[in-house]
Amino acid sequence: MQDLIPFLISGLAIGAVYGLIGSGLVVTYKTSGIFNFGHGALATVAAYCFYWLHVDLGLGWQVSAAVTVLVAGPLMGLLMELIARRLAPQRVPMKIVGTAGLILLVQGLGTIKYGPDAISVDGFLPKSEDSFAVGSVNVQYKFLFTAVIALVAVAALWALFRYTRIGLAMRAVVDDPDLLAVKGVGPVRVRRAAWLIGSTFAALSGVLLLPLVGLEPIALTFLVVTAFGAAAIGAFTSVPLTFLGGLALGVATDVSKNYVLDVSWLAGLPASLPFVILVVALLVMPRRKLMAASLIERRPPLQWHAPWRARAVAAVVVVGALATVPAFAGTKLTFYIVALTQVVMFMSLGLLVRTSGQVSLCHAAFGAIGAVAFSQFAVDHGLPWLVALLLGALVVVPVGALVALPALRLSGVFLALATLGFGIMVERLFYPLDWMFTPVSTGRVMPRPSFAQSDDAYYFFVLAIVVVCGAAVVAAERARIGRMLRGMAEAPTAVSTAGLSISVTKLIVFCVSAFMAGVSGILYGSALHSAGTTDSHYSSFYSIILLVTLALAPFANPWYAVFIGMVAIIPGYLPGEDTTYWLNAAFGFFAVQVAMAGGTPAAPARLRAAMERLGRRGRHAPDTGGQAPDEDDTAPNASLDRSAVPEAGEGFRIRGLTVRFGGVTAVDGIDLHAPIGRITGLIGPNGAGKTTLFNAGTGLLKPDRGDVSMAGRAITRASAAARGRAGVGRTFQIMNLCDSLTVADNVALGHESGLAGSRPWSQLAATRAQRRETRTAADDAMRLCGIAHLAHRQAGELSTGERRLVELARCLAGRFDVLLLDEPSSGLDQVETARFANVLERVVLDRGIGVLIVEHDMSLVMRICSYIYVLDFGKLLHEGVPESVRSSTAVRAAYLGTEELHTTGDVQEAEA
Ligand SMILES: Nc1ncnc2c1ncn2[C@@H]1O[C@H](COP(=O)(O)OP(=O)(O)OP(=O)(O)O)[C@@H](O)[C@H]1O
Repeated sequence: MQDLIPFLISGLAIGAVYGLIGSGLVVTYKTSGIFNFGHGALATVAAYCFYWLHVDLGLGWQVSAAVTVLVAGPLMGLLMELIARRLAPQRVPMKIVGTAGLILLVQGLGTIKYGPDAISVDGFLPKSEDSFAVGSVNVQYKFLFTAVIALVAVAALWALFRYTRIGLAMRAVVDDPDLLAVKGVGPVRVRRAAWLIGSTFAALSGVLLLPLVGLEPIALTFLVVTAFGAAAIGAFTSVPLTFLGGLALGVATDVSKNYVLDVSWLAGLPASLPFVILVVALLVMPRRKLMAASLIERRPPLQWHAPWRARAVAAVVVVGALATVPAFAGTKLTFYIVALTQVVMFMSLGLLVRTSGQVSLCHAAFGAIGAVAFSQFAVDHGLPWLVALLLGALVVVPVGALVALPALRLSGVFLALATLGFGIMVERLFYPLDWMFTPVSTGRVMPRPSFAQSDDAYYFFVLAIVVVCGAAVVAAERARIGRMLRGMAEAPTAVSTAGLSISVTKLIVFCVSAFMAGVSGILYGSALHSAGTTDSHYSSFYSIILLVTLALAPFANPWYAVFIGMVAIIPGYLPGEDTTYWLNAAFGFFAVQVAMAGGTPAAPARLRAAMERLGRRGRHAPDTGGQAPDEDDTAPNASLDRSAVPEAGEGFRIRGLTVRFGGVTAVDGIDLHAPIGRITGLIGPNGAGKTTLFNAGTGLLKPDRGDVSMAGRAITRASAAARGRAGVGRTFQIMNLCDSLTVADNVALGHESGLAGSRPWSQLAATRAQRRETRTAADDAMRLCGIAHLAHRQAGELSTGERRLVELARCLAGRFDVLLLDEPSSGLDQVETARFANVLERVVLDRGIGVLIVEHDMSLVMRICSYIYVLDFGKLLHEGVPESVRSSTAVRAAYLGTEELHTTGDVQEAEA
């Protein structure tokens, strides 16, 4: 025990700094909704600032520290508040890129000014030998000093929270971000105060950590990243728990050093422990803690796709141009080879991030594992080169599957944190081991294939692999898996309620992406003949560079990968030590700009026009798939007698359903039946519990009590996807469409998601019969809804009314027996509403399905529903045929007081 005390003391000191950093992170995250991945960059700026004042200008350390913490820290806070304000409405990946870009910017500029080597800085904190004795234990003053300063800062935060108005407001917002919207709190002031505090704490931590690691931007940044684990222990919410978490991390890290001293294979454990804890905390944390702050996100800019013909021509031109490179590149050819290997890496990451909406900050680790496995197969076991390439990349597949596990329950910021933690953990725990990158000085031998030993031959070989990967990525995009990935990225709830098991889709894309990253890591290593820890392409920092630069790449799949990968040739033409750092700084700067703007600018209009012309040449005008609908089909279905529609089947039923949100009982013991062959209405004032009932019925929410069945089969425990496959389809109050897909593809998703289901092979590709079946179902549904003429338009271009009809068509295209429609007529004009009513009545009769509809348009409900349930405050207020609802005094009282329940206008007025 006596041996442990020095580790305990140093651990408490560094832990207090982690707690300080974590507290700043939590305060800014909860008030602004932005998790600052660049927090370490702020600490690094402070460290540079301190160094400049103290060493370059020769000011005393006290003055330098005071200016850094009290002037530079708050200034950074003001700047961060401005950046955060513009990042706030952007999508989560943009928020991640916007803050991670700061890391590249600071690393680039700092290294240009002070060089890449760590500059050791001591002399301002008490020296190691300055200590005092407590009993038989010597305590170094520098640890005491560090811990006391961090403690004082956090105590000041506590006092601010407790005794000042702004502090009280901030505390309230940290507990519940929605309170920012409450009048009188002053959201801008609260956010600004939070950023001032967070950045000042970051500046203080930069000054305190400087003597520990020296002036080295990457080391400093990653030391600060350690504190992300502290924030995870505090569930990204609690400042006191975060501080305690920081202390625990510091102690665990330092104390574990004592235990692993003699165990060589555990040498990396202390440094990786905080990241193990970060990943584990994210895996075990209750889901509700992982809900992002409720901010409205801007829709991404619509991606333009050049016509296929134009894309094919462009592919031939680009590949042709790349094939001429060995003729002129000379000694620069290695840069081109490296660039091509990175094209594969960007395709791999793009598949995950741009196509599937996932995030990865551990792709460099995939590359490293692939390279090491390949070297072992090719060199240690003497396998043929191509076999070793294949096996090496296959080794990365289970690692990708492992990373997919967090992705099953995490998304956005938390998935980014988990993958970052995973990458750093692998780097620190495994890279130093014997079977990884040894010998450390030279790294692993990475041979080239016997048929491509020369640079020229190897270049062509890598180019061939790029072409194969590009073709595979484009083919995947056109196949079922491509639509499923887009669906998962842009309309995850819709495709999962339509029958797609998203967990399987995530697993597939992580495995494929990991395989490609492994191939890239191998090709890169073989290009340079070795792979080692000294190569930055296998480091966690490179994973950040990859994600940030990917966001900057214009163009669609796979051109963005070619564009951004080829940037690797720049250092070949702009030689000089600093070129890479200038590039990093520029990438970081532009990443922040692009993220604040919400994405890369659209392709120039002239280029688009030229490509469209090229695409059309020699072809007839595209088939629009039909004419705009006739207004005639808006007249009521005269031939239909609603009361005569037979009840043909059990359909959808819920019994005793109860859903609570904390103290609010949103649905209270409801029984409801939506049989086949009937349109059943579910109405009630705002907040009555209708959407909650739908969510619980379709498996998006776990009810506290009650049963759900479909066609007599219990589905209470079934997943949302399984319920979809059991025949329950639904639409959403807040529309859930894939904006980047065409209307036809969106509608086809309703059918295809169920066919894709939960089997990996079914998700990858469709049989010919299934393709035909899907096309017929989608065409029928589009025709029914009067949107066939929109089939080739991108969903993101449509009006709200048209989008509603696409949602309905998607639901109609599915193999569902009962459709749950949540406010389907909102956004439709009168003509569209009339057509919509006819469509519903017709499909119920023709197809023998059932409909359960939530609607606020009472005239529509009264016209098409045969039976109506009325909810109020989660309870069933009334059920019966429309006439009984109309004459019910209880219903009238709930809706309108004593007014009569007749028209839309009345109801909406009453609810306003
Ligand atoms: N995720 C949630 N967390 C906490 N409370 C919730 C949540 N979702 C819904 N509620 C609450 O449950 C109650 C029912 O909400 P719900 O959205 O189901 O009503 P609704 O009848 O669909 O209303 P609307 O017609 O406005 O869509 C409301 O009091 C709402 O505030």
